[in-house]
Amino acid sequence: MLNDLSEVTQRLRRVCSQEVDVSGSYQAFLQDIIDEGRTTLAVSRVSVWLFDDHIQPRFLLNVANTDWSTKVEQMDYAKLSLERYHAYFTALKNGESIAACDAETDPRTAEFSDDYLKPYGITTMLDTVIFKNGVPHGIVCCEGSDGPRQWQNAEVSYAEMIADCCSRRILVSELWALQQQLSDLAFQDALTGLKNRRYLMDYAEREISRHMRAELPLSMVVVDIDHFKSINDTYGHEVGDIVLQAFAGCCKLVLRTEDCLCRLGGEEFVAMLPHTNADNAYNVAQRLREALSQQQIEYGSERIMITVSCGVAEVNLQLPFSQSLKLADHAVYQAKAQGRNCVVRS
Ligand SMILES: Nc1nc2c(ncn2[C@@H]2O[C@H](COP(=O)(O)OP(=O)(O)OP(=O)(O)O)[C@@H](O)[C@H]2O)c(=O)[nH]1
Repeated sequence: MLNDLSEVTQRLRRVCSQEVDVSGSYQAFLQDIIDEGRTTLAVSRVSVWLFDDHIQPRFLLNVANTDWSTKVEQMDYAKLSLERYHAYFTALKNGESIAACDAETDPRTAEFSDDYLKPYGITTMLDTVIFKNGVPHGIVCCEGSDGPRQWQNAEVSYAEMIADCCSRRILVSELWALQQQLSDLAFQDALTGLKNRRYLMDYAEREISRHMRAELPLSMVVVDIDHFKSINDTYGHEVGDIVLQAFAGCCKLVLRTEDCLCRLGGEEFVAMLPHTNADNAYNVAQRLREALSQQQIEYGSERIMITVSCGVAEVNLQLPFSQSLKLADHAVYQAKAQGRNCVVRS
């Protein structure tokens, strides 16, 4: 029995204050914390469970467990249902820690007797609530199997601290996911779902140095839809938008997954082609042009056809990207001057 937990609580507080690798799974972090908790509290198992919904919870899902030797797939998570364990859920929703000295007789845990306590030989439980925004969000469940146990205040406080570390880690994960979403949006064109000009500039800088190091060619194709204004004028802006989306879908089918298609603005796009020289980029541009000219875009009873003009340039890895972009843009201008629906190399 542990009365003085000051050393381990301090270690836990320090762990909790560390910057975490938020790109990794939060479960690896939880797993480390509960492994330490199992040793410190000398219990047989510690597990973390989260509510499926914090407003109207129906289930608790087991997301970390000291019994797991490898990561368990989400679909295999064990579940506890509110319907079956009503007294336990009610106690949890109050936010109080459940220090059930004798789990068989404690009214909050006795309902586990036949399904869980007896088959697994569990005699005592210490459950502490994980809060999120002040509302119960889950539970850290410590289980012992050496008979009833009088839980000490220090042990309850320590288990509560484990739950607080889990809260913090879960919040950090959610913030990180939100930040990812925001940065994805900042680099995305809302209409077509393609990357935008801002992304292109970042991408080009990265790829130029990567290609320079690897001594590999990098090329680009600027694609501009011909007479797009007349599509808007004839069918309306809404149909123009549908055409832009269909254009993006068709290009994705022609390009390789490692190619990067961005919308520069309006009806002008650029495809960045890694590890590709100007000859090959020219062939890609011809394939794109041909595929786009054969595509029928359906809108009600209308069948809309488009053509594109393309400018190809191999990116000069020694110069700022804007210079190569200018050359490809100029090639598009020449393609337009030559009658459109064609490809010009810079
Ligand atoms: N529907 C729609 N139209 C757009 C969007 N962005 C730009 N446009 C329109 O695209 C048209 C581009 O017209 P222009 O620059 O004259 O080019 P064009 O008609 O394609 O002529 P060429 O490029 O010379 O073949 C303009 O009418 C813009 O209003 C958009 O997001 N949706």
